Amino acid sequence: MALTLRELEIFKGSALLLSLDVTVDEGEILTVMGPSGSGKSTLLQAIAGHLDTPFSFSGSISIDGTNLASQPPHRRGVGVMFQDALLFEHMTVEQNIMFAMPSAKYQTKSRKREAVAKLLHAVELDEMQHRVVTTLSGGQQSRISLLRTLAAEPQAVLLDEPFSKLDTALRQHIREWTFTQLRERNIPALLVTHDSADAVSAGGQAIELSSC
Ligand SMILES: Nc1ncnc2c1ncn2[C@@H]1O[C@H](COP(=O)(O)OP(=O)(O)OP(=O)(O)O)[C@@H](O)[C@H]1O
Repeated sequence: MALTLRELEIFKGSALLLSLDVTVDEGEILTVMGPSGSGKSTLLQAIAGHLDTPFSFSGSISIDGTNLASQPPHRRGVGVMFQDALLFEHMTVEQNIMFAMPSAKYQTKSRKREAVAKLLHAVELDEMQHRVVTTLSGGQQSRISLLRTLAAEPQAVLLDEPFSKLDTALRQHIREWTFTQLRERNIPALLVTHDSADAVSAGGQAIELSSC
């Protein structure tokens, strides 16, 4: 799986906001930096299929050669993680992750439950399964949020400053953990951040957008 942005130009009205031509290989984490207003979030919205007026784009966005432009957001296979974990607070960890799993693949609740148990076991978070998410720490919520994103079996993942609310020590730990999960699954990812240490840790290409 590779995510390719070919001659991508994003416009705000008639003004060019940014242009990019890059391929993010499988397991690569490409870092996108740049000043406030340079279009980082807009770029992620274009890839996820949420670009709205006054924005438009030309060029192509594809995963393994399949152009995403004609696909609605839920068919693109693109997972997104934000600053906030955005878990469903009234649900347990298990319910949160089950919610994201493709029903066509698992078909029954018990199969989904087994898959959640395996997923949590693989990352040594078994004891979290039945916890209500509001009882989890910030770092634990971040990890469950990533697992929920991965449970949907995305072909690419977009990370919109997902570590920015964590304190420094925890941030490093969660960052390494997140990148490892993505690399192990060979998922191409885009990371928007203001922290150059994130770019170093991501270890992929880095792009600096300029203010317009
Ligand atoms: N709905 C909108 N309508 C009009 N202009 C918008 C809208 N959303 C964003 N913008 C503008 O588009 C430009 C790009 O915004 P964007 O949020 O992508 O920047 P960013 O690089 O992610 O900024 P930050 O680092 O502050 O999050 C900015 O000038 C912003 O003010």
